[in-house]
Amino acid sequence: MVSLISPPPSTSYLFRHKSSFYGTVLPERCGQVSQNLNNIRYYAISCRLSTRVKESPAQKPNTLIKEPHKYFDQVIITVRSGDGGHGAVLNMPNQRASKPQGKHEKEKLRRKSLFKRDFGGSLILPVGGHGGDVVIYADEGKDSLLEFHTKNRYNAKRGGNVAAMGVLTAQLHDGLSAPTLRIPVPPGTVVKRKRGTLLADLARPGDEVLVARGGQGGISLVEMPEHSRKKLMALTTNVMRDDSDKVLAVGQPGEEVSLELILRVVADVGLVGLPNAGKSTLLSATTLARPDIADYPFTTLMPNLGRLDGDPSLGPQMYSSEATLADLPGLIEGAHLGKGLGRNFLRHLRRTRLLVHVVDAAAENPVNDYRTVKEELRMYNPDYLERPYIVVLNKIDLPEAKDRLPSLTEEIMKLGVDRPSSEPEKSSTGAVQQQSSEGGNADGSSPRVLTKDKKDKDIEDYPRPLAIVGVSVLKGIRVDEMLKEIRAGLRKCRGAN
Ligand SMILES: Nc1nc2c(ncn2[C@@H]2O[C@H](COP(=O)(O)OP(=O)(O)OP(=O)(O)O)[C@@H](O)[C@H]2O)c(=O)[nH]1
Repeated sequence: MVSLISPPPSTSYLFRHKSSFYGTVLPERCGQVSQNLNNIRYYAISCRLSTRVKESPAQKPNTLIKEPHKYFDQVIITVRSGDGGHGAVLNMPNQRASKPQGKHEKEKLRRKSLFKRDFGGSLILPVGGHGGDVVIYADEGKDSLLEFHTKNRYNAKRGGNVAAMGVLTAQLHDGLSAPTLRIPVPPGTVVKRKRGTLLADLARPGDEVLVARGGQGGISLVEMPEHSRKKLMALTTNVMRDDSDKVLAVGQPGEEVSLELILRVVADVGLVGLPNAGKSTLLSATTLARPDIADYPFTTLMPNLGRLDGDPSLGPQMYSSEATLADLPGLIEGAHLGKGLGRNFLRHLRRTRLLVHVVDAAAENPVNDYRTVKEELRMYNPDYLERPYIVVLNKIDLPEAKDRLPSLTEEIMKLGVDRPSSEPEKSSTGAVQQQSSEGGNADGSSPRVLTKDKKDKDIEDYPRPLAIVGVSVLKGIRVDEMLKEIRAGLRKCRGAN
């Protein structure tokens, strides 16, 4: 006989063996005889636990602090709604067959007639409280899912029991319903069943979804001696007929579900570019956001969001042009192979309508940098290259950038085709814009059509930018012009929707 005799240490189990050892567990392979006391042999058997279970960073709190970008946008949590409270099995108060004598008896009878009854005259008996539901809702105050890695289990409270001492009285109350457990998540969080169906996309603040329903409270039953049961059953249905009915008085259990939360940042405009291009500087120059800025790559580890004010030229309509900008971590060549920060954060571009490519115009080869980013975007999701975008050639305060601005603009314009529908004609800001009326590409070649299969498309086969603007976000040079182009791009996207 083999039996488990001690709580398993981390990965080894201790088995007791009295007479014979079953051949399936071989000591030389799985463990060793560790003790031999009173003819009882103990075997320590090392077992490899399933390696599929991903180590939770909660066990290594430092990981969360050091590498928040790996965890801020995805998490698995378990929620449990509350059990229903129990009902009660009640006895009728003592009754006398004879006529009531005296004041005390009459009072008792009056009380009895005060039992709550429904319209049909049936007794209304108290029920156990409803268990707490679990609701997940989008809260503007939240911006990441990091906290769920340290606490990933949420239990709602159970409903209250019927507080009865076993005798039916007029004062009985239902058990208290447990409050709904409301879990706040950042707007943009997608809630899924673990490896399963999509439950909700909480895109806007205030959106919510009920993920686990609390258990229903048990009902109460009146216990009666068999001879008087028939009489009472004419009055009420809640009469206990046999012991198996007692199960009805027990509250229903709550449900437990494992959920996957995935954050997809909600922003109108996504800033993309190589590390150090000046994306965070652009965000802080145009919004109230204050992201970390430094002259070393990968200062930005998680998307930063900023709110772009409305366009004052629209008058009272200005607020309709407010938009959210998302500054994403820098992409590098090979990001799709996991280099740099990888490219998982590109999922945060999914909800954006307009992309802004920020290129360091003072870099060694800005056009190549621009191509690199486009290539990584294409590898992640070719649809991103179909999305309207503008190119910002940054750092024109530096002479090397300023001098080559016209040539860079021309080269970038060559890397793309016309959008099929008619697009902007002439920039009021002087920025170079896509000419829909052109008979071909900027180099004079015939326009490529956008009908090529996505797989075969080169970078050059995707649409050109809506505009290219040379700026210095650090020194505030031509920032207003850039903003005008961003707003014009957004207007176009809105019009297209
Ligand atoms: N001269 C000059 N320097 C700039 C300009 N814009 C940004 N910089 C500098 O470039 C460096 C990088 O700027 P960031 O805004 O952190 O660049 P980023 O693209 O967000 O970088 P990551 O966080 O690595 O993705 C900082 O030292 C900035 O001061 C500019 O217009 N002119």
